[in-house]
Amino acid sequence: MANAISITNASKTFHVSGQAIPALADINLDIEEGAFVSLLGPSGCGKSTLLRLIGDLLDPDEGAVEIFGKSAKTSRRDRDYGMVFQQPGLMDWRTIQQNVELPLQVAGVSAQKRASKARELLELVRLDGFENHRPRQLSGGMQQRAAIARALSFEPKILLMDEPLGALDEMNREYLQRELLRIWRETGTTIVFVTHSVSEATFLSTEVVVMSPRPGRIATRIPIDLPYPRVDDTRSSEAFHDAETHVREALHSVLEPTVAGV
Ligand SMILES: Nc1ncnc2c1ncn2[C@@H]1O[C@H](COP(=O)(O)OP(=O)(O)OP(=O)(O)O)[C@@H](O)[C@H]1O
Repeated sequence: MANAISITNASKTFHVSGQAIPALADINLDIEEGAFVSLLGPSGCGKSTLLRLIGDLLDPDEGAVEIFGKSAKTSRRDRDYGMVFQQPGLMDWRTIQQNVELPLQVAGVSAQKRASKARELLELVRLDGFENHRPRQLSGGMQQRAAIARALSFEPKILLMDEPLGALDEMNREYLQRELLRIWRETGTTIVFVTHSVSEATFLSTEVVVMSPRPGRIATRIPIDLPYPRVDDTRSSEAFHDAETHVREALHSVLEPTVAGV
């Protein structure tokens, strides 16, 4: 498989009121096309910063980010990315369909084409029938599904997701995890997913990248060799439990003693 994402020796330091905050150091990471990679690590270890470097929302101070052999800037121009954040960020004065159509509208796609694409995407995320609802009339999980549909409007090669399920209750979260796996398999997109949850990272990912803090570095990479499709029964299997324990131990080894409570 070709590399979708290739990061070489990337570093990023923020400067706030004369103080340097080294957010990322020496990041080397290749992600294969079609992978589902989770970034996991303690708060402040640079997960979101790394996601933003990949998505060209930030420039690295040093090093390079390549997306399918192109610079991140070119990839952004080519609309290779879709992005989903913890808050769905829908506009309440637009219907769900109009929200999903927005990126296409801004890009000048004709009304007919964008309506047809939005309907196809709403079907993909199982929100058909809710086209004319306003965001506030939908549950948090449904709003997030609309945000995922919007992120897929240009059929992005790479979906960057920053704790997209973090604000949902447990039941909704597990449902959307399964839905996200289905959408990933149906679209073939490469996903980079930031989470704080060991169980979520293990359930979803082909690989979990565990990061350590101050400055953020890649501590270890753990392939998750559980077969897909992963279903609810997967969570109660011994193989899942073993994989989850492996990830949890890797995470604990990068936590500082005070945080880990040891
Ligand atoms: N725009 C910014 N300006 C200054 N410092 C920043 C900025 N963005 C991030 N940082 C700092 O960089 C470090 C990494 O932050 P980042 O948000 O990437 O971590 P994270 O692992 O995603 O954290 P969390 O899990 O809490 O969301 C932190 O020390 C943070 O305070």
